[in-house]
Amino acid sequence: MPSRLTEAFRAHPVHLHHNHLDLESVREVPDSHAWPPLDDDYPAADSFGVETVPVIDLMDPKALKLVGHACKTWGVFQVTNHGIPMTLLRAVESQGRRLFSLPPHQKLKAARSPDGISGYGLARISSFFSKLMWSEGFTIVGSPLDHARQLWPQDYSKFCDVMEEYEKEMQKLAGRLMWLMLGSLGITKEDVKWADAMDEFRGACAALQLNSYPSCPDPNRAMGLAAHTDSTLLTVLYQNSTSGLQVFRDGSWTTVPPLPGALVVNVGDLLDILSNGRYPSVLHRAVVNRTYHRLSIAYLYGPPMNVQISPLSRLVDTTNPPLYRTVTWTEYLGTKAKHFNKALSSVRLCVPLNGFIDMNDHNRVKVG
Ligand SMILES: C=C1C[C@]23C[C@@]1(O)CC[C@H]2[C@@]12CCC[C@@](C)(C(=O)O1)[C@H]2[C@@H]3C(=O)O
Ligand SMILES: O=C(O)CCC(=O)C(=O)O
Ligand SMILES: [Fe+2]
Repeated sequence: MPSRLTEAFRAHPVHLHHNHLDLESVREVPDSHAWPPLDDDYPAADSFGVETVPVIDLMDPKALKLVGHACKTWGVFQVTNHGIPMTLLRAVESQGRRLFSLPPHQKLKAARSPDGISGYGLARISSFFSKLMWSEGFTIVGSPLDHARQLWPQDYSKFCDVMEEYEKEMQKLAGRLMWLMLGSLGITKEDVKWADAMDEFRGACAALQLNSYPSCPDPNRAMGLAAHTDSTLLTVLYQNSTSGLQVFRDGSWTTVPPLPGALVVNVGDLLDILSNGRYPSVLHRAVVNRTYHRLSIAYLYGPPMNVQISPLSRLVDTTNPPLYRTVTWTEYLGTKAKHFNKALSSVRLCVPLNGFIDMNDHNRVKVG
């Protein structure tokens, strides 16, 4: 039901000036893009002896347990043996490069409208910051045909074929990952009433987000994509061989290193809600570098738009009261568009009784 996903932002238009500075050609970071130095920020945890983001082989008989542990302790993990052919990953990357290397005026022919969801433009979250990010994006919901035709009037079919094939493969993988994540909480298909309605998650809604991060003359003063959580159940991210993705954990930022052929899986806000806070969504950001152009492709996976998402009843009892109120994905995307990183706490009902530190208190983190 992709058409419904496109409704999500109607009530919350974002007026961004797509007045694109060609980031590829600038020699120094202009004031419009100059953020406070990153190294004044939280310390980076990337040093010897520090734990690294889990890598899970999906063919491992212990995968269910490993996924559960990763979701609880990190909110992010990488998967190998996931069944997505390397040729398809390379083809998506190459079509992404083809798109972002078009001249700015050509890309702007496919610009996302202020109340729309698909198309080319600055990160939607840019409106919450006084400085611009060192990136550009292209969002696909359903078929990319209309926008692809605007970009390449004579030669759009290869782009469409590759993106549609990738969406199909991602949908299968995301459904599989969803059951691993829920299964690791002891949840069965009978516990999720809407699973049937969406044909065991195959009827889910999703968006494909292509992100481009040009190399930057002063990476310490630029931000690729500011710290955020995804509004999804889960996100599957392909990053090319250039690192840049960082996750916030235990007071510092940890890099998720690119592994050839591996995919990164993030816990999103809706899974946080569904799991009643057992699997907290992960705060993450993308940083840039001086030498290489980085590309990432995120598959943002959520439930059908009209389904009511609330903490699963099997995970709620007197000692674990529901932490969140019921929301639909459309409603939650609207809340995110309005409150950004405070969206999750705005649907929160109470603080945990067990006294655990709230991993989702993103207000503790400087975001701009
Ligand atoms: C379904 C969606 C989730 C998303 C907004 C979108 O409409 C498509 C882009 C997604 C993205 C990617 C970058 C970070 C983010 C917060 C944003 O501004 O656009 C997410 C949105 C989200 O998860 O809320
Ligand atoms: O580029 C990345 O590594 C992060 C992208 C991301 O967080 C997103 O698209 O939601
Ligand atoms: Fe994200």
